[in-house]
Amino acid sequence: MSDLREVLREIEVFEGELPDFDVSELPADPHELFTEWLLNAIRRGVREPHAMTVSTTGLDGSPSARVLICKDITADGWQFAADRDSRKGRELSARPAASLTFYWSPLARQVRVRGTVRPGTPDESAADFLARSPGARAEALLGRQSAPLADLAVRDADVREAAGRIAARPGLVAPGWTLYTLRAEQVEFWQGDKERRHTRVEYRRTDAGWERGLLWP
Ligand SMILES: Cc1cc2nc3c(=O)[nH]c(=O)nc-3n(C[C@H](O)[C@H](O)[C@H](O)COP(=O)(O)O)c2cc1C
Repeated sequence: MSDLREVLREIEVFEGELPDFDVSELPADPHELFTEWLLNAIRRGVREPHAMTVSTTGLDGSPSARVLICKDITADGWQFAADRDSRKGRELSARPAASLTFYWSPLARQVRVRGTVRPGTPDESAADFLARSPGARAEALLGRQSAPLADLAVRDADVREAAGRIAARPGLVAPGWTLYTLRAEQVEFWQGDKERRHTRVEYRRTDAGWERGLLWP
């Protein structure tokens, strides 16, 4: 155990060239700054830059988190898609609020977003489903996400069967597939610094628009 502690202590954090975070030039709207940071992460070759930890409240009131892909950022908010009968889907039905955490390691950047979540209309969700690859559609068509699975062979057989159904009917949509949109109430941008002069900026939604300010790191 103590060896592991040493190994972890030796790991360098915030290595390499880190971007500037000029707080004198902040846009009024955090969606704009987020999009700029995301595009920057894509340009810098960050793997899965659109992967984010989505934290919900468990049905027992305890935290519940997992990584999902961010589908889009619109003026309405951050979008992700999942099965409404999965654990997160059931949690969001009971309590439609979530927090998103992005971390782009080579840039030492973290973004945290908190807000309320609404499910998309059946048309919006179907459009998202149909834009997925056939393999991803076959997997989602099973609609049993987060249910216990007795054997991996059952998964493979069921995915094959679902792929067959999709090949026969390309317009098939998984009934539980849901495109969710998180409407942000709070967005925090964190820029790490080698000298520990980290910079945090928090945007808060108010009736009059977005307010923002620095936070102590
Ligand atoms: C990089 C990455 C991307 C993922 N993207 C999604 C996604 O977009 N939708 C989804 O339902 N699950 C996605 N998953 C799987 C989830 O992390 C999770 O295991 C699954 O959704 C079940 O979560 P739940 O039991 O809390 O509902 C992804 C996992 C990883 C590691």
